[in-house]
Amino acid sequence: MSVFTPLERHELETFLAPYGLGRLKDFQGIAAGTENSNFFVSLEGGEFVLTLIERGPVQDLPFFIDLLDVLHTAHLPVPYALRDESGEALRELAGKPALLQPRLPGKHVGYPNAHHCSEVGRWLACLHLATRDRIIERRSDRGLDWMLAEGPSLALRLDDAEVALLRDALAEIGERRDAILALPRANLHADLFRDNVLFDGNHLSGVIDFYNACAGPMLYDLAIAVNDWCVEADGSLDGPRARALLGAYAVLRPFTPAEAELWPTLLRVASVRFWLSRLIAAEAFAGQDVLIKDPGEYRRMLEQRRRVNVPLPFAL
Ligand SMILES: Nc1ncnc2c1ncn2[C@@H]1O[C@H](COP(=O)(O)OP(=O)(O)O)[C@@H](O)[C@H]1O
Ligand SMILES: N[C@@H](CCOP(=O)(O)O)C(=O)O
Repeated sequence: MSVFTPLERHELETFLAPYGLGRLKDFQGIAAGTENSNFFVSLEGGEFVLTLIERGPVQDLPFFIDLLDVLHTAHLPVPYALRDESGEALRELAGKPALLQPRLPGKHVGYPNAHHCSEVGRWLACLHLATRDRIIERRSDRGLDWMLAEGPSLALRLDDAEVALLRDALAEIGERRDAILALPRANLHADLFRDNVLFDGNHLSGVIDFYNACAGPMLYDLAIAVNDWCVEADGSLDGPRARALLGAYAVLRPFTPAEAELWPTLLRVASVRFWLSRLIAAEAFAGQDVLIKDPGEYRRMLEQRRRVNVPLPFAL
């Protein structure tokens, strides 16, 4: 299970007192998750999630807090940081940076249908519309330059066919880097997978885990989401689900001609990004009691994305 820092009840009670949310009724560690320690916390004042930041870009926590405040103000269902009685959002517990957020209702969807995908497309458009005129800048630490820098050394552990696949994809990223970075920008979630979205019945009730959020080309966010939400077991795209997600998005933010042209490239870029990060994680966490996701899933996806059967809906 992925609780890296266990907590004693008395230290949690001391931490929670300044929020003025009443007595601690219960708490339990959350097994899902791979980066941080998360706890469901039940107080007289409601249900919350406590996150202890275990790794990652701690210096960027003010960015995440600011972005989630913007999204909460725009009425998107997100885990914004609650303030204690002195107005502090970012505090410390057990020597780690700590945030208390509302617990969002709903469950993860393992096998999404076209309706779920349209909800995800609509949510993503709302995120981009809420931020594109006042982008909060943050570079992704797993962006194009990271892929170009890390890819060649990670290739050393791949077989010949995989090396050729990765080499071609990295060459395309190198050639099209500037065109990709010139696409229309906003703040991105940049990790909008099924395990970061909650549904209450058919209604999207929450999006969590903003620790990959950054500023960048909006189309990249769509490619990441489509690759996870609209994928078949063999890595190919499911047309009806992909068209539902893209169509619901485009109603709120129509795509540009440059985006339509770069769409197949962005699907490949998004495949490379998670293939590489999963290769790194598989090695770093080998043998540990941490959820390790299969890098092969994204290798298969990249193979499939050499031909893209779902164009971006774009009206001339
Ligand atoms: N605000 C929240 N509301 C409801 N559930 C949450 C919330 N935050 C986290 N969770 C639950 O905790 C799990 C792990 O959270 P996540 O942010 O993915 O962890 P990690 O940062 O370790 O990847 C999620 O899958 C979800 O079930
Ligand atoms: N959703 C990703 C995990 C998050 O990416 P990371 O680079 O922050 O580990 C996946 O399924 O691989």
